[in-house]
Amino acid sequence: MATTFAPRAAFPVLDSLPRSYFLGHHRAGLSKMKTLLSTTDVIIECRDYRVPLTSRNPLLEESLGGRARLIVYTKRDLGCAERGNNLKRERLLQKWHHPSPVMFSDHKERRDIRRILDFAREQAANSSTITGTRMMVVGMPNVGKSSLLNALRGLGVGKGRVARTGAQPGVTRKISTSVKIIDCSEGDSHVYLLDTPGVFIPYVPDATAMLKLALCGCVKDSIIAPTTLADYLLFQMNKASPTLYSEFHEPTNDILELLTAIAQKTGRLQKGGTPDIESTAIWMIQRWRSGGLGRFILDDVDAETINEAANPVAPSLSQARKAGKEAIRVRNAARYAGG
Ligand SMILES: Nc1nc2c(ncn2[C@@H]2O[C@H](COP(=O)(O)OP(=O)(O)OP(=O)(O)O)[C@@H](O)[C@H]2O)c(=O)[nH]1
Repeated sequence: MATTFAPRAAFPVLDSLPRSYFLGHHRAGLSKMKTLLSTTDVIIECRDYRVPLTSRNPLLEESLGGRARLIVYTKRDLGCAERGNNLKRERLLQKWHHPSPVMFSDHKERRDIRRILDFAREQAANSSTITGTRMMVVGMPNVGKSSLLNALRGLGVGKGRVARTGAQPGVTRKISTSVKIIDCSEGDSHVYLLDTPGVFIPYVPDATAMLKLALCGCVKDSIIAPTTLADYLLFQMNKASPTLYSEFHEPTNDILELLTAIAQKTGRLQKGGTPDIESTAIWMIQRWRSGGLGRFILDDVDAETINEAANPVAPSLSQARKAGKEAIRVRNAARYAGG
């Protein structure tokens, strides 16, 4: 008789995982952003739709407060499967951020980009400045800030991409020069946007949060072992639907079993036909990131989890000290790996 599959109820706590990825260019970028705040009218803060709670960086709110703020949840296309649930979750997020407006975007979806441009136009119309409205796009690494800037410029003034984008974090290292996204020739006043480097959270108290952020590409892939990350992805896929990987294997909680099956089916084999587990784990993660292994979100969003995210427990002094040491270790490791 066939046994029914039961997904793991919890993922093991991995205390040895790094909890920081706060690099030199994050710190330098944030300092520069602070100096530009007096000439900035609006902050567009990007967060990742798949981790709406975990991709909140309180540092960006504390350091860049006092300005009108639009929160944009990017990569909506990668987190959307069931429309009903999305609407419920999106309403909760809007309520959380009130009175700041909240939008959800896929950078390739004109309707989403047009909504953000309409917001920018409205801000410009309400502003008395004659030099144009200045906005700054900020957020965690790899959330899609530069892609958003390119999309706004493309639709807003019909010009091509200016900002470099890439699948790994840290493509943008410095604050860009102003890019025009709305031209006053159309009866509006100019709106300019600045791209900024992604800034990571100085210390992530929770190892699971670190796994989520790594899975979404906020930290370099060399920071957490690919098989660990693939195992966490399997845990999340089983929660969403164990059929997501049915082309490779029947439902399982065993990552090595699944990676072996994928390696065999996709030909990722070493000499002698041994499955190349590490490169298969990287392939699996990248395939999920591009939407090929299910589109679902990693955070549980409800009134309680939002409340916890809004009022995080402050790290203790020893955690803060540990974070400092950890940041130096990670910085050195990233430097060594070319990060
Ligand atoms: N599917 C999908 N992919 C997106 C979206 N926005 C950005 N991306 C992809 O996410 C990756 C990161 O995008 P970037 O625009 O370089 O991210 P960033 O925030 O500027 O990254 P940093 O340089 O680390 O600051 C790229 O591979 C983009 O193509 C989106 O809305 N949907």
